[in-house]
Amino acid sequence: RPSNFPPGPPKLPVFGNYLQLLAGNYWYPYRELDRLTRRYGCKVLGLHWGPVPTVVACDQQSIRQALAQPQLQGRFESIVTKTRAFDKTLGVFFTDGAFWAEQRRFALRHLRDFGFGRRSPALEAEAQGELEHLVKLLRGETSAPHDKEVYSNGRALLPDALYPAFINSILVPLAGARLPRDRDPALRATGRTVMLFQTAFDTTGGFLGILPWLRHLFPHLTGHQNNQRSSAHLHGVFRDIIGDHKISFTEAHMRDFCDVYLKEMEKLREEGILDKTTFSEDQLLLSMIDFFFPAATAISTTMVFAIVFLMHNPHVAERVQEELDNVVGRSRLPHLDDRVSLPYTEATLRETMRRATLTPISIPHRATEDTHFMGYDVPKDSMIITCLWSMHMDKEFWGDPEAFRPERFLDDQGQLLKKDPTLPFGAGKRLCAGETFARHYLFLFFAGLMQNFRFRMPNGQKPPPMDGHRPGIIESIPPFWVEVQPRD
Ligand code: HEM
Repeated sequence: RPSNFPPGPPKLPVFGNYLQLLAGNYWYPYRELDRLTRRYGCKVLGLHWGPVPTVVACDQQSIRQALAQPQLQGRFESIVTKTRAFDKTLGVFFTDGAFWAEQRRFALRHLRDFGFGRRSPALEAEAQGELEHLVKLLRGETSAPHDKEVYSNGRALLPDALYPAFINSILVPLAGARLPRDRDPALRATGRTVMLFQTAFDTTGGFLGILPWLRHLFPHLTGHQNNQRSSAHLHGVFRDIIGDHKISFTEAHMRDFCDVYLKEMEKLREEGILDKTTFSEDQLLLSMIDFFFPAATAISTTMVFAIVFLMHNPHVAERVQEELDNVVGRSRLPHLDDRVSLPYTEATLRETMRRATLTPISIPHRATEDTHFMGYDVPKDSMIITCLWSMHMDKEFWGDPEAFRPERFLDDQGQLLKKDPTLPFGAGKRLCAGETFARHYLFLFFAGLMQNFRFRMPNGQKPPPMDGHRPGIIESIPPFWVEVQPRD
C-alpha cells in the first residue's frame, strides 16, 4: 500500500480488491464499499481496483473536497473509452487536461447560442411541442400505426415511449432540427441501443477496466460487444449528420453546434494549424455523442424512476397533483416559469434523484499528480471514486434514507430549501455538462405527465421495486408496461 494511504483492505494479486467487492455484493459492489466504511470506521477508503490505487470518498465532506481539488480532476482511458472513440481518447466525458478543457468550453459556449443549458424561448417551444405530443400519445389520441409499439389500450411501454421527446430535444441544439414524427420508431431504436452501452458495465469498466483482453474471451459477458454495437450505431447516426451538414453548410448562417464546429475547423485549416489543435472531425463526432447519449437515456430513466417511486408512494403523487392543479390548473401545460411556484413538485424530483442515484459511483476521476487529500497521501494516477450513493443514503445525514419523503427538501412554510445537499450531477469543474438541460426537461415532462395522468400497474401487478435496479453506467429499470389513466 502507498504510504499514508487511507485505511482499507489489503491488496490481493491481479484484481486488487475488486473480486472482494463483487463477493460482498455482485450486482452492486459500491454497496460493499459502503459496508467497508463502517468496518474501517472512516468515510474515506483506500483500496486497489486491479493494480490501481483507489481512494473512495463516501460522505458529503470528502466528496465535495474530491470534486473541488484541482489535482483530482483527471480521467482514465481504457478499452471501454477507446472502443467508442476509434481507439483514441476523444469527447468530453473521458478526456482530461488542456484537451478536455478546450473542448468542453467550446461545446458549452456554442451550445448555449442554440439554447442549451439556459432559458431559451425557442428551445422551450420545441420541448412544449414534444410534451404535447407525448400527452396525446398517452391519451391514445395519435393515429400513427407505429405508436402501437409503445401505447395500446390505455397502457404505455416505459421508457421507450419517452425516448423520442428527449432525443429530439437534444438534436435541436446539436444538429439543428428535430426529426419528423414518422422517425419516432428509429428514435426509440436508438434509445434502446444507447441503453446497451449504459448497461454494459459500471463506470469503472468492470472486468474490462482491469483485464482488457478478457473481451476476446467473453465479449458479451464483459459488456464489450454491447459497447461495440452501441458505439457503431451512434457513429453511423452522427457520421450522417456531419456528412449532411458539410453539404448544406453556409458560412453566413450557423444553424447549430455542428455548423459552428465545422466553421472553426475550416478557420484552423485555412491558418494551416488544424492538425496541431484539439479540433478534428472525430472529436466533433464524439463531442456530439457525449451530449447526445445522456440526453437520450439519463433523462428518460430518471422520469421512469419518478413514476415508479410515485406508484409506491401514491400520497406523494396526490400532493404533486394537488399542487399542479392549484398553481397551473388543467387548461394549459406547465412551463418553466411555474417552477418557482411548485416547491413540492421540485422537492419530489430532488427526492427521486437522491433515492435513485442514477450514477451511484459517478464517473471515476484520476489524480493528475501526487497530492494530499483529507489528510492522506494520494499518488499520481490513483483512481478517485465519489460514491454518490453512500452520500445520498447516509443514515447519519438523512435519518431515514430509505423513505421516499420529498418534505426533507422543504422548510416549515413548505418552500424549497435553498441549499440542496444532494449531488446527482457531481460538482466542480467536472460537473455534469447537461445539468441545467436535464433539470429543465425533467421538470417540464414530470409536471406535464403528473398533471395529465395517473400511473398504475396493470392487472394488480406490483410496480418494479424501489431498490434492486438494473446496474450499469447509469442504473435503470428494464422496460415495462404501465397503465396510464387520464385525470379528466
Ligand atoms: C438526470 C440526468 C443526469 C445525471 C444524473 C447526470 C449525472 C452526471 C454525473 C454524475 C457526471 C460525472 C461528474 C463527475 O465526473 O464528477 C456527469 C457528467 C457529464 N454529463 Fe451528465 N447527467 C445527467 C444528464 C446529462 C445530460 C442530459 C447531458 C447532456 C445533454 C449530460 C452530459 C454530461 C457530460 C458531457 C458529462 C461529462 C462532464 C465532464 O467530464 O467534463 N448529462 N453527469
